[in-house]
Amino acid sequence: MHPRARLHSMGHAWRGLRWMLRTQANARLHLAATLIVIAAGLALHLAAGEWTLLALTIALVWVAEAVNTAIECLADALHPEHHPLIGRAKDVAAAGVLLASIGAMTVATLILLQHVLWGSLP
Ligand SMILES: Nc1ncnc2c1ncn2[C@@H]1O[C@H](COP(=O)(O)OP(=O)(O)OP(=O)(O)O)[C@@H](O)[C@H]1O
Repeated sequence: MHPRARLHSMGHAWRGLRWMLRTQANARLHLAATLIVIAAGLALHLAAGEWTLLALTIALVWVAEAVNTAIECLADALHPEHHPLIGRAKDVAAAGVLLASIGAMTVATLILLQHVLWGSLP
């Protein structure tokens, strides 16, 4: 629980995030989508509740991508050869990212569209 140890472990997480962004095209897509949604949200003056929903759904996508990438790394390290169960594990992990992305896109579209169509609601 020492603060320096906590900082150290945050450094590991930061290294993982940077590696993910460098090597995973999907992570760069998520970053672009995240920045676009944040810019649109700022331009449209979203309410606190709307930011909360967006933050949760965006975080869900990043968590799913991180877990997917970690599973791919582990699978490649433990079993580099072709194996149907490795393939299934990777497919299911990728499905998690897809589902989270569809959910986030739906929430973002609904929130942003209502502002574009009707302006800020009371
Ligand atoms: N060792 C393996 N055995 C069987 N199938 C595999 C194996 N490695 C990869 N696959 C198949 O190829 C797909 C892509 O795997 P890969 O490790 O290349 O991930 P990726 O292209 O980085 O995918 P993502 O876009 O989800 O990050 C997997 O979802 C799986 O169907």
